Amino acid sequence: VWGLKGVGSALGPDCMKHPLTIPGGTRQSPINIQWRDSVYDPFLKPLKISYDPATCLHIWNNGYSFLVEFDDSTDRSIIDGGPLENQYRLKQFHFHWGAINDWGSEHTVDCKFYPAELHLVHWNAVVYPTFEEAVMEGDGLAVIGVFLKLGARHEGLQTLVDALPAVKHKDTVIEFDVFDPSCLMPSCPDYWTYAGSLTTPPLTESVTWIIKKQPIEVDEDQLEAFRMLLFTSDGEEEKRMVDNFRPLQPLMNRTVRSSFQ
Ligand SMILES: COc1ccc(/C(C)=C/C(=O)O)cc1
Ligand SMILES: [Zn+2]
Repeated sequence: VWGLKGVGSALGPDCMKHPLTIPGGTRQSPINIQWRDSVYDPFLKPLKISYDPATCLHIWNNGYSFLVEFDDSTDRSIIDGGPLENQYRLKQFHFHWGAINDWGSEHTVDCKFYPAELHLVHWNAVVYPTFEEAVMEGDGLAVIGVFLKLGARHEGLQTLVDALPAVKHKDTVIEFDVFDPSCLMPSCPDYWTYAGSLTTPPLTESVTWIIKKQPIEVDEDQLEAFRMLLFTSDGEEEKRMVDNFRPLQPLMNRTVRSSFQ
């Protein structure tokens, strides 16, 4: 079990709720981002994103979420700048969401949950030979987090939503060979950044998190399309894929920096 099912409630300033922590973990994710405690860092650069839509490969239901995976054999889809010392290659993106709109995100802002959160996972191919090795290193991964809020229909997301019925069950995959994840980025460049971890096994402390301040809007039908996916394989008793977010983890000795004042 990679995390007790989160419960959508904010408890006091750190809205912690019996977090599942790994022994000896000092930089676990997700965390609550207390806006007033984040520290503006004028030396943070703008994040540079350049994705080649043709590197998109397929959508895969892995039994935790659905992953949109990319060809990461070259530097065609990369991010650079921001808090990063190297460029990082896009490997996959996925989402976390709730059974209802009151919760679903992994990170919270001032203890507020969003109904869903997008994670774009990148790895440091400048320093490490493989993704699997980068996963084990403190500067191995960079994950961009984007909050989803209920609002207008997101036209760019719809092409992905339309493909989800084909990956309803765990361990199903569908070819998905042109998609530009840049369409899922909010227009505002502002972000928070902190040193953290993966939020599903192996939970390694290898992630530089870049959390966008501005959410993107999606509509109820699009969130419902996520909720009709299943944790379970075809033929098993159906369990809806919802609440696939890890509980908040202690901040411990970390500072969250902001790229904005
Ligand atoms: C080597 O196996 C891995 C499994 C999962 C992950 C990720 C990217 C987990 C997460 O998104 O929290 C990485 C490697
Ligand atoms: Zn994630």
